[in-house]
Amino acid sequence: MHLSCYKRAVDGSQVNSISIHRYNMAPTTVRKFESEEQVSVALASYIHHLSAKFISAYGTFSVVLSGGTLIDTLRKLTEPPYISSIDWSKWLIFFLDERVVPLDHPDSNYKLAYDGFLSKVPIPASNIFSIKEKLSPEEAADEYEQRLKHLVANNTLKTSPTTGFAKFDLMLVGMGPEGHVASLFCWYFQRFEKTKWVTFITDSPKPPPPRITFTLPLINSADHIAMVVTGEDAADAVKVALGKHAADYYPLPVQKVSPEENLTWFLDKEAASEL
Ligand SMILES: O=C(O)[C@H](O)[C@@H](O)[C@H](O)[C@H](O)COP(=O)(O)O
Repeated sequence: MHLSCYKRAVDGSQVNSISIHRYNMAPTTVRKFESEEQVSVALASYIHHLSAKFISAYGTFSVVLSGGTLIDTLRKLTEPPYISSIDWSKWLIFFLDERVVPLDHPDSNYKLAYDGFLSKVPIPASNIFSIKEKLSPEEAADEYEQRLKHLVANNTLKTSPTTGFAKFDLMLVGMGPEGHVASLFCWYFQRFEKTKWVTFITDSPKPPPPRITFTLPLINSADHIAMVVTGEDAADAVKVALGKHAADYYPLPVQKVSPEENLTWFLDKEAASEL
């Protein structure tokens, strides 16, 4: 399979700059499982542990959801023992990226998350931060960023002392087969954004085209990130991101994911098949 971000380094200077791109602040743990079912089981246990830890330390647990297959992989959380042992009332839910469509539209990540996860757990509706409807992509991104800044100002969300961006407790991040994360794609400028917390795209190569997305500095200010990647379509990009020759290539967006504390990859056998 051809990955659009592939670009062989041709001289020493490119190799140096690529190795800087790949510099990773966070300790990275790679967990491989025999099946997607086992990923789902392990992910539920991991999230349960973090939920208890953050709620005990701070009183809340801020969680950022991706769209895609991740939502189905969260299914074990909606079952015993987790459904009754997690303090759902303390969870705060955010969206890593969102399609700019009505919230009841089949393309909406909110609808996907609501139908597959949020409707099955008792998180208060006021703790679920979906995008505002009827705004342009630019307006929706600005509005979401302002809402996050307000939540930081009133101490609902923490701030990273290193970056000044909001510091979410846990981001659950999926990856596309060509290495995109959130709505940050290989050759699209949004992946290089340094200042904004939330930006927009009107020509996403993955449909639908209009979206808003967290930026890499906001993503990387998170405490914990779980990269949840399953299925054989992802195997080539996983190899580029985690394989021993990763530095030979121009970095995929996923290679720029580096949270402040902890990065854990959850892979099934198919996604890990090229490692
Ligand atoms: O809006 C979206 O489409 C998602 O948020 C996107 O970033 C998704 O997480 C990846 O494309 C992985 O999707 P899959 O898990 O379906 O491969």
